Amino acid sequence: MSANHDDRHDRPDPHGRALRLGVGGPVGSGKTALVAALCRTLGPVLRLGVVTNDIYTTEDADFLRRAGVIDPERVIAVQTGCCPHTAIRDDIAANLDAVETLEERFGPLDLVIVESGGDNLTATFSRGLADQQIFVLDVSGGDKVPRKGGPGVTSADLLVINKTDLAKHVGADLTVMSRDAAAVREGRPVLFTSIREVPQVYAVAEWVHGITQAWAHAQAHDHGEHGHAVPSGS
Ligand SMILES: Nc1nc2c(ncn2[C@@H]2O[C@H](COP(=O)(O)OP(=O)(O)OP(=O)(O)O)[C@@H](O)[C@H]2O)c(=O)[nH]1
Repeated sequence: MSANHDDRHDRPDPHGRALRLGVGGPVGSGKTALVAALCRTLGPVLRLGVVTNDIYTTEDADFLRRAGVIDPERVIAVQTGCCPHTAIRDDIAANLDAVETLEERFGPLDLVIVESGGDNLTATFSRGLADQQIFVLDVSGGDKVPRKGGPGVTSADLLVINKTDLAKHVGADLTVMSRDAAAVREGRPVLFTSIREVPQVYAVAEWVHGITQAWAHAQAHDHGEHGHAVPSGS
């Protein structure tokens, strides 16, 4: 663990803050496209903030701001300057600062999405940074990837397999990917998307909406009061 790591960040405070959702996965699998899609679909019903991670640029944040799917000020770019997994797993202070800045400026928020830089199959978020995690694969990496496993594939709260429109071009068998993912994930959900063809990503948005609602209800219960109710029907 880095010397910069701040112990107060070891555990998420479950009271009075937004759900923090990590989105990780290999380079180019469609993480930014998914975050944009979630902002497009959930923006009307949830109060959102987004943190992006790039090594040296602010490319992903710039894309989201240009896409017009969220108030540009609600997107903060973290420049990691190092392997993306370090910034989301070992030395999470910069990301936590960004999340907390969004909550101070725009809070209360319902959901803060933290998009990792593209990394390998072993990259997962610290539970001190993300309450829930989505891991994004794409079919152009080949249909063998789910059975290779790795913590992202096996233990993410949701596995998204994107770019199904490319399956026929790269000879990927989606049935094989579905079967192999189910075999290593012990019942955790898997959803297939083609963000190019269906930019609203309805099923993923519904899953995200559900966990956000559950988070809000748990906090209201913890406080013994009715917290902010997330509108239903995404
Ligand atoms: N054909 C196809 N292309 C897609 C789909 N989703 C995303 N893309 C394209 O894939 C490329 C990479 O998408 P990004 O969303 O930037 O991927 P990323 O995982 O954020 O990439 P890094 O941040 O560089 O790791 C872009 O050119 C997208 O337009 C899809 O469903 N189908």
